[in-house]
Parts: sequence; structure tokens; C-alpha cells
Amino acid sequence: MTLQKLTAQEQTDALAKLSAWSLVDGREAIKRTLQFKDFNEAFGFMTRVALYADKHDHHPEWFNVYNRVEVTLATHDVQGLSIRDVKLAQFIDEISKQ
Ligand SMILES: C[C@H](O)[C@H](O)[C@H]1CNC2=NC(N)=NC(=O)C2=N1
Repeated sequence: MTLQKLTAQEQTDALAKLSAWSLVDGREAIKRTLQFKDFNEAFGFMTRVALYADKHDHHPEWFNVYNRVEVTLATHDVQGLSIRDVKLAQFIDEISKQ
């Protein structure tokens, strides 16, 4: 089955459960900023996400400075959001427990 873009209703429902995430202005994508104790914790988090991303062939856009990681999720193949973004966001929430 080909990857589907989420409908507006599916997007709303998904975001209602992903309370730490918000829509990016002017783009169909979601973002979240995470703060860790130090760089070691931040990079450990990024390593876990990287392993997930490679396994699921779905990769985050992200920016790291010391203990802060800004993550943006979108599905480039559909130029918007898909279930893969929801699953990756849920994974990030689970492992960061912030
Ligand atoms: C060829 C490869 O499967 C695709 O380019 C994958 C890789 N990782 C990806 N990651 C994200 N975030 N969106 C994609 O559409 C995507 N596509």
C-alpha cells in the first residue's frame, strides 16, 4: 500500500494526543523542542532516534545545540504528514518522558 497523507481530521486527532508537538508555520510538519541535562543525554537521545529512523526508513529534521534538540517531522514523500510522523513522534515522547 502506498503511503497516505493524513486527512485534516486525522491530523487534528493525532495532534490532540501529541501535546508537546505543534504545527510548523507555513508548512505541513510538526515540531517539538527537547531539553536534556547535558550534551551526553541529548546525543544519547539522538542516537536512539537515529536507530529507530534507520530501521523504519523515516528520518527527522533536527537541530542540536549542547543539551537542546529541536525536532521537525514531515513525510517528504507525501509533502505533508503521514502515520510515520505520528509513530516517530510517539516514539520520541516515549523515550524522552519529558
Ligand atoms: C528512499 C527512502 O525510502 C525515502 O527517501 C525515505 C527516507 N526517509 C524519509 N524520512 C522522512 N521524514 N520522510 C520521507 O519521505 C522519507 N523517505
